[in-house]
Amino acid sequence: MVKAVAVITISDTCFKDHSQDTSGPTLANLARKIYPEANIHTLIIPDEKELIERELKYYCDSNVELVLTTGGTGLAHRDVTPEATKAIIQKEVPALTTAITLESLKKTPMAMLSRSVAGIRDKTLIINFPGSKKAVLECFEVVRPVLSHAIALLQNDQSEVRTIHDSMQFGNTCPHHSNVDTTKVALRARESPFPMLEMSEAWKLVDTIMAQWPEHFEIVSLEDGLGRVVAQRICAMEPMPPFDASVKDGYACISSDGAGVRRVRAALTAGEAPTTPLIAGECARINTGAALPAGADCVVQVEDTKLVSATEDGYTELEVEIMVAPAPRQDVRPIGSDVPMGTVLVNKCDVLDAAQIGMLAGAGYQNVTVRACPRVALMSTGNELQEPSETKLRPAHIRDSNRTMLKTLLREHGYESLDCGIVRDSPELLVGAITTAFRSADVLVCTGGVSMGERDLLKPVLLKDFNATLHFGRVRMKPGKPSTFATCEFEGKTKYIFALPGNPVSAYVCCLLFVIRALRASCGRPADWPRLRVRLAHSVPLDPRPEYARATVRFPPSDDVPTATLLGSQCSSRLLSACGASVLLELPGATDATRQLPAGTTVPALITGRFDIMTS
Ligand SMILES: Nc1nc2c(c(=O)[nH]1)N[C@H]1C(S)=C(S)[C@@H](COP(=O)(O)OP(=O)(O)OC[C@H]3O[C@@H](n4cnc5c(N)ncnc54)[C@H](O)[C@@H]3O)O[C@H]1N2
Ligand code: MOO
Ligand SMILES: [Mg+2]
Repeated sequence: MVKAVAVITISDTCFKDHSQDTSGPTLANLARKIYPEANIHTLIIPDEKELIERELKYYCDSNVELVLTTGGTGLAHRDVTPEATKAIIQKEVPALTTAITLESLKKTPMAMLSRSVAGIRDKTLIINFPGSKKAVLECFEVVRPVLSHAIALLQNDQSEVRTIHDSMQFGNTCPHHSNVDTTKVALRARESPFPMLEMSEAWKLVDTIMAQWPEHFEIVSLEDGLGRVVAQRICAMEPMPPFDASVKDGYACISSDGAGVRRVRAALTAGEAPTTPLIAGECARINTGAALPAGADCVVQVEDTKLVSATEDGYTELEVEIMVAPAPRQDVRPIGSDVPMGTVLVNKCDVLDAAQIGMLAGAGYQNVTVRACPRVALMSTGNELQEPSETKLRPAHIRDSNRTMLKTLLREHGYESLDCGIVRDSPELLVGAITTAFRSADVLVCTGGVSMGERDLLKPVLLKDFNATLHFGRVRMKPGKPSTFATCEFEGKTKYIFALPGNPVSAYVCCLLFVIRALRASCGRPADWPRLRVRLAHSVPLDPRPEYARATVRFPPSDDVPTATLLGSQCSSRLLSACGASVLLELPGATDATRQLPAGTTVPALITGRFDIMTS
């Protein structure tokens, strides 16, 4: 964290009349915006080399992390800022000023006349800026993306360096300009400006807006088709079985020959094509699944036969006795008897299961056209978050569990997601990261930063920087009250944003109730979760807000209605309350008359979890 920044205006004119200084206050404001917690020292001095050197040294020795100067960089006789800077720095950082010059040259050839220097003294970074407000605004924009990283490297702030490296890994390299002002904390709203919607209203909005997601299709290999929604009817182009096949291991016979002794003409194992037809008095040894020879119309299982004669070596059967007279078509699967040609294998809108995929594979299909799902990006926000892989927690930090949990929750329900990493609670970093996410995804799911804290920046950033429409920003539900759903236009496409609360259980429940519901609808699946009526195993206190309580379900033999047991404390931060949950109980909000539901009450439950973990 940057604690102090010095902004020094170097100008004879401004020194004489401080009201002339516009570039100094501009630079100070820019610094305050990116480092709102830092002390910003400002100073105006004349163009005196020794004085400049002394002040630069003073701030560096006072452990100010960043010194920004404005003025005295040109060709005038008195312009000595670069010389003074060079005299006190130990290392120059020429690429910083080269980048500024290159960018400035796009706007004015006068940039050729700036001699700005950037360099390091001990742990302080010093950058010279020209002496005009416009130049300061333009030049600062050039260096802004690298400032924090440069300072973190100088301060040997490993955690910050790692954060920046981590965010680079997710493509979030650059902070972007934000219109959100975080400086005036005292003026922040003390009431949420967002109306509190009922759950039914929130669902209606999600359903209506997601219905605008256009139908897209994609071709996937059969193995990737599991759970996908079929785009069009697929019929069998060939009969199954493709030949008259034996159902038993035994002998293919001619039924009109009746019972009695047969000459064993041939042996037919599965996969072997019969060559010559059977004639009266003959049979062919046959395996389950093998093709019947022409002439044969039935199979007699080996258990209903006796050996009559064989070669001496025992290698070859010569004659067998058919003990029971066979019926025509006995133990034969006629051609097309399982699936006649033209049978519908899957219908449009079917959600593919393993058996259907097997049917399609058996019918010779390798790919299937399915409804395309929106691409989903996942992002965690919060200054307190560390990557789960980090073994040592820094003071006041926690590991990010939401990203891993949501990624797997989405996957459990058939949706893949792109990982956009952890983003710090800074408007500029959020704008940068959201921009990156929008470039590769249609739906952004982020957690944290949606409530009432001065660092809860998601809503203002979406509104002010992405011109988003916030369809809702508060819902009467527990957990998940500050759940936010927004859309915006980005590079000609609509983006859908689910900004979920940071509390892990809130993120879990709201992902199920809003995000997965929306994804189901946009891929052509029924949006609503299936409901079950369950009986409470114990009494349950009611919250003023309708609550989605996590519970397990048992099927007692003595009751037609399954029994639900809550998974301990339902606190929004306690993810243990969702571990192994099969259902979300829809508990009503408390009223004066009803503050708890007694054991035995039946309530609706949304089946959001797995049945195989429900015990009987
Ligand atoms: N003054 C008010 N404060 C709060 C209100 C309110 O109405 N007025 N609402 C509360 C409710 S309800 C919720 S839910 C939370 C939502 O908070 P945010 O969405 O702003 O999230 P954060 O403040 O960033 O974090 C909340 C909590 O969750 C932890 N967290 C965040 N991200 C993660 C993660 N990726 N993995 C694990 N844990 C995470 C974070 O450390 C906080 O403890 O606001 C209440 N406040
Ligand atoms: O609504 Mo918050 O999600 O209770 O904790
Ligand atoms: Mg918060």
